[in-house]
Amino acid sequence: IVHIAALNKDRKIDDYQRIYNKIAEKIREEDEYDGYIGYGPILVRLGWHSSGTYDKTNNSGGSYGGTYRFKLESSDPSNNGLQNAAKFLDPIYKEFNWISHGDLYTLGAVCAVQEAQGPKIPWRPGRVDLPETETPANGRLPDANNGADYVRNFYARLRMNDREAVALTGAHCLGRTHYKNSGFDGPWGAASNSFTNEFFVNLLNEQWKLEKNKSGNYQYDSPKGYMMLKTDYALIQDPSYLKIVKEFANDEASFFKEFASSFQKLLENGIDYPKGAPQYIFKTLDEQDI
Ligand code: HEM
Ligand SMILES: CCOC(=O)c1cnc2ccccc2c1N
Repeated sequence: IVHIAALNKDRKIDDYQRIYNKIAEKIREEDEYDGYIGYGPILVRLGWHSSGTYDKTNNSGGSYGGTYRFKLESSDPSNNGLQNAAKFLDPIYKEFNWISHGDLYTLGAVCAVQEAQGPKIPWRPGRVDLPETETPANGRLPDANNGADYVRNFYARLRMNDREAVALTGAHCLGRTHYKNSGFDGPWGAASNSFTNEFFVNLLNEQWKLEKNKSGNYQYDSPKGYMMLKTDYALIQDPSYLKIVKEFANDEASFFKEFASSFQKLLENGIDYPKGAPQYIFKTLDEQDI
């Protein structure tokens, strides 16, 4: 399967910055969502889940076709709760319906990371809506009840190495688990909407206890009310992952640098960009004095 980015001569950075600003202002405006966490974290998750269906073995899935918009994909149990992010983006798609769904979902995630004071994520337009027949089957997104070997294998399908895998999981500094979505719960009170290396600091500094929660899922809980999934905790159980966790816990800049490149790679997996395809780095609202 080949997905070539469509170059649209009529649309320049201002057009996309306008959409970025609409999303950013709406995140700022609707700040009460999910106990005042806001929409940032779930927009990041939508961009990640619409990209995480990618399979390098046949170059299928991924963000290109915007197939999350179809029932088969949005009703995948792994996508429970993401309807809130799609609903958030709906009015923005109606106003700017020249953009593809794949570009919108990934632009929303880039905007959410940057507006949470995270690193700048370079972004390239050109994804093209594919028909419903191209929707990947359920089951391509990861299952949290697993250890390091599973995590390494899963990320290999997305062409990600250990460093990229650890960096990407650092996005769990944002938001929280919701019992009704995934059968996990927490962190309590500690959920954040600021993009930092705190996830790695917590992993190393907290006392973790493996507990079976009321849904029968296992999760690691700390006395301070933090939680980790088994796939989070795997990052300190595996010697190669642990080394990288320590680096990112001690050097936020190095985490930011790796996250920016890994996240762009995740959002662009499966897409061929022609020579001369434009790449944009959007300004935050703060940088525009908005
Ligand atoms: C092995 C890989 C991963 C697993 C098993 C996993 C699993 C989960 C689970 C179970 C939740 C809770 C969902 C809910 O209950 O609402 C969650 C939330 C989240 N995940 Fe991951 N995740 C993984 C990788 C990633 C990656 C690569 C990113 C982004 C780069 C990411 C970003 C997020 C964010 C931002 C949230 C919070 C969403 C919210 O607050 O609504 N995750 N993840
Ligand atoms: C910085 C404090 O947040 C955490 O330690 C943490 C750990 N794992 C998670 C897994 C899924 C979603 C949110 C998560 C989360 N917020």
